Amino acid sequence: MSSRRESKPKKSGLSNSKAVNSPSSSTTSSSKQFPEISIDGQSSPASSSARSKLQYIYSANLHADADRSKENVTVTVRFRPLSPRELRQGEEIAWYADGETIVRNEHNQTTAYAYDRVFGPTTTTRQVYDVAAQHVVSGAMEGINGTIFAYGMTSSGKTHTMHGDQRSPGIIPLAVKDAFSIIQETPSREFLLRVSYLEIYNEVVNDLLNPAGQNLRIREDAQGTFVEGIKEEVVLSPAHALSLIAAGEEHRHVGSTNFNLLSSRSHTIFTLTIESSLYGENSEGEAVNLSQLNLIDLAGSESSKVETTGIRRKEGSYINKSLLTLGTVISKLTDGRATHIPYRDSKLTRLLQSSLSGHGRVSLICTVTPSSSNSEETHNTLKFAHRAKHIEIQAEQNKIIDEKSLIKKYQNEIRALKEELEQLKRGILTIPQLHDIGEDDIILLKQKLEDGQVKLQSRLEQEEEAKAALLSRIQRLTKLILVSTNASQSSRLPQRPGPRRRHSFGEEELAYLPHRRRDMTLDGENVELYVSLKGNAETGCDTLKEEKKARKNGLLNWLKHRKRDSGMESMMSASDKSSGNKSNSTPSTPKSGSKKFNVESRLSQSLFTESSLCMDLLSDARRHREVPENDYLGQETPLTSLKAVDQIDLLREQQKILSGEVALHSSTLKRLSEEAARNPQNEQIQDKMKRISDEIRGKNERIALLEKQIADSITVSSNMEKSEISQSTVAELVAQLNEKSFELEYRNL
Ligand SMILES: Nc1ncnc2c1ncn2[C@@H]1O[C@H](COP(=O)(O)OP(=O)(O)OP(=O)(O)O)[C@@H](O)[C@H]1O
Repeated sequence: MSSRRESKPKKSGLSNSKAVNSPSSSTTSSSKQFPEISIDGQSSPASSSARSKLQYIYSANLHADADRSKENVTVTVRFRPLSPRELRQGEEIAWYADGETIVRNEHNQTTAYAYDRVFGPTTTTRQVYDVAAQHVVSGAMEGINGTIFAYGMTSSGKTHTMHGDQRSPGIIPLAVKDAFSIIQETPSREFLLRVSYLEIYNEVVNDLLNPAGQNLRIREDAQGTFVEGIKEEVVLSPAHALSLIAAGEEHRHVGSTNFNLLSSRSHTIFTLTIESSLYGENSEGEAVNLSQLNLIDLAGSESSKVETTGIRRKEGSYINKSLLTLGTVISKLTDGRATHIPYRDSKLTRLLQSSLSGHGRVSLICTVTPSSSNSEETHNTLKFAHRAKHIEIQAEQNKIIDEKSLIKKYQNEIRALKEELEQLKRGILTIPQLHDIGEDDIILLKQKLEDGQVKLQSRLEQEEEAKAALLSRIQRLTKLILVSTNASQSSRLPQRPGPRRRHSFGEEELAYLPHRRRDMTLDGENVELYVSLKGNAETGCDTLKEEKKARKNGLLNWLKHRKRDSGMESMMSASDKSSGNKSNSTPSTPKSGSKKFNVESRLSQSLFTESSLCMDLLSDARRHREVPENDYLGQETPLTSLKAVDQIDLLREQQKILSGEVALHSSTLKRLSEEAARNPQNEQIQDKMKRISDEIRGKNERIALLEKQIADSITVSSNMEKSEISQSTVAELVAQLNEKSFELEYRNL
């Protein structure tokens, strides 16, 4: 990975590379040996005046210590084979690849041009990609803007090179695949990728991802030129990005010409915007790398000699005009004396201004046909390519130190939402400070208790809905940020080992994959490219619903329901597990992917939490006497309304919970005694039974104590307001006795 991420000085790197098969071996003139004679146009590189016009995109946010290295535009030439039609017409070879870097004219051997690399007609697009595109893509993944474009006359092979087909995927699908592979190979960073796709047709900018986005305006701000209102889509996988391209292609203007059945009638720009930041806890405050990778398939220049009429002629003249402007801009950029660069003369050059003016890496792939009938057009392309070679660029990393980037925005939002969620959870479990209740306040408190209970119920429901909404927002945002599956996944959403949606390359995608990486992606775990948490969201919602239902119906009712539905066996296991799970109270955190388990473990947590809560409330109630009214029905937490509780009700609540626990233990005891009968020698069972019997005894003692306290409280109350309270107390006692008799019945099952 490290070698991939180093910036490559193009000239030396390319000319020394032997990775690509010598294209000359496949040209018709390969047998001829020519001396390395004067190469036309080997003039000095562009002067600095070209660079004085630099307009840096994101300049306002540039980090002072950005990496800088002076480079030239990478210029390569790709020959396509003679087409069946050209062969039928008996066309001859006019230009050929002489070795790896020279294009020579068959009829005039002194006319030759040198480039970074020349590809013969049998070179595959993947080989072209490795030399002409890979360094631009890897640079873009490191924060260096990149632009790759194919230039050439109509039918010379631009679309074949940039898009390709199923058998021979083009630079665009290869670059997309590579970008995701780089994410996979970079566990130390997290990425956010988005794409846009536009065409310039007859000097009108259309959004190919949004059919409604027609005739869009090009605007300019301190950060450079941009298309107003263009749709950007966050992409999560190569398949996702490729499907967007395919959908966009449907809207591209294509038409049949004399030369090409499927001729591109518009220039297209596919832009991949890449943001990345350090992955992990320490990423806060860290600069974000932000870059754009522009992959451009230009429409082909057409010879003025070609007879066209109507719509094709109109298209052709727009295409030629914009390509002419592109040529002029490139000439001026390489001419040290030029003071004005006419970027504004065409939409194409306006949009390419940032790239051409020297910011970021640029690779120009010129496609040519060797045929003699197009010799002049090929010569024009070769001259254009040669001029472009002298444009100087600065490859520098864009670092954003402010919070403007989308990835930072998402990260901050995720962080804030998680904090909010934590507060919410704490709020639900927080025990409000309850002061001891004076006897005078009991009637008032009773009223408030009733109001409070109603409020509490609706607050709980609201809070649970809010929690579910927060969780799903966190999950949605988290899903958009891509991390390598090599990175530790545990910190993304802690304690969420539930089901994950994984992306695997399908056969169709593998067809596009650079074979260099195929082994890696086919191999086991590496097949996954990103992690999604959708499955958890669903599980979380289900369990939240269960929990909500449980709260609504009351724990005891829920116990009854559970007993009917699943028997005591599962309760027992929940009870057993609860002891080790007390601190893990996140309501929608699946522990093992089993919904049953989640509900059960939460039940026992709830029992624990609520039982300790009541104990604390009681002891607090005894410590304090003053109860300010505002404390009872405050708004901060859902349980604030519980402050309006009266002592008798609290004691009863506590009693019910303890009874529920006793019921659970009794059932366990019953099961264990059956087991003990089958295994009389098993001491472990005996120990367990003893421990549970002790617990039941302890709890029964506490229940008896509570009964006494209730009776005492009732006596005190009745002394105070005998006439008013006695009736209701009797009714409550009857209700309490009913509950108790059910619990005893339950316990004895
Ligand atoms: N290197 C190549 N090897 C094999 N076939 C090729 C190659 N390049 C181009 N072709 C074939 O030549 C034909 C024309 O290519 P393509 O459509 O890519 O040209 P183009 O430059 O995009 O044309 P236009 O500007 O009119 O859109 C296609 O049938 C394509 O498959």
